Amino acid sequence: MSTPTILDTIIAHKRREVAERQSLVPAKLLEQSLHFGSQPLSLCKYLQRDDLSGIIAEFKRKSPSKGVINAHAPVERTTLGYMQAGASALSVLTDTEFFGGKNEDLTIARRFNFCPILRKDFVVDEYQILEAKSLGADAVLLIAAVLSGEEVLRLGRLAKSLGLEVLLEIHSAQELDAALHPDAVSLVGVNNRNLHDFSVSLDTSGELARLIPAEYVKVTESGLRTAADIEALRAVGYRGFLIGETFMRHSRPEKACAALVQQLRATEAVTLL
Ligand SMILES: O=P(O)(O)OC[C@@H](O)[C@@H](O)c1c[nH]c2ccccc12
Repeated sequence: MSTPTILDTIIAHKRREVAERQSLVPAKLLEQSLHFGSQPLSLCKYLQRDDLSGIIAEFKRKSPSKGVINAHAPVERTTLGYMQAGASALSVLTDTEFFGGKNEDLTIARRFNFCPILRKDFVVDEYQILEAKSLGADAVLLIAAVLSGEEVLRLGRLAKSLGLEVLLEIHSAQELDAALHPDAVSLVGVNNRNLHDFSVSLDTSGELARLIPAEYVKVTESGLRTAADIEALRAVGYRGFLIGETFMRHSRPEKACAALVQQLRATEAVTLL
């Protein structure tokens, strides 16, 4: 048998964690959350607004590839600062074991912000979709590398029935073919990071852009650092730019976000001349 990759380890752990949580807080209880009565915001719509940057700013304390990135930034100040800086939306990692996040980070971000929030986790079970809704998320991530086409359809339909938008994450043309269901998916995210070996290349987004049908909002994820990175990928059709480490590396991540938005505005001003 081949040695398990980090992704295999994360998924095995996630299945155990979900089973445990489910026995502690049954789905019926989640459904009593006030958020079940509220109308989510559309991530697609926010990313298509001309007055916003398209940046989805991520709150991420650590990762298996980078170790601890930022152990101290408070979720309130950081997420509110991201939005004040001109981000279009937020991504909050709720995985604890590998990314140092928690569900409470999302509920706090929800309380402080009036923008779409993506719940970033490794979804393997319907329970996690109900959980995302109960925490106040507007969108969920489904990762093609860990789900069959049939699972994407089933989980995506449930998300849609609750008003949540689905961002389908892919890393190859094969994953796109296997998992893209118009019934279940609204946005396609190309992860520039290979989740098996952690190598990062923005060319992945460059190459896959033309394969994604026009009706899906295109998002590019991971390894984005500069205004030039964003502008190059905007030019080939991307409308969402998911950025974590570039911001979280700073002691004040929201200031790094503001600096990038400034750079983008400056580049735009030059293009408009
Ligand atoms: O920190 P970066 O390189 O800007 O990447 C952000 C985001 O794309 C990354 O955190 C991510 C993309 N897909 C994921 C799936 C699970 C956990 C994390 C991720």
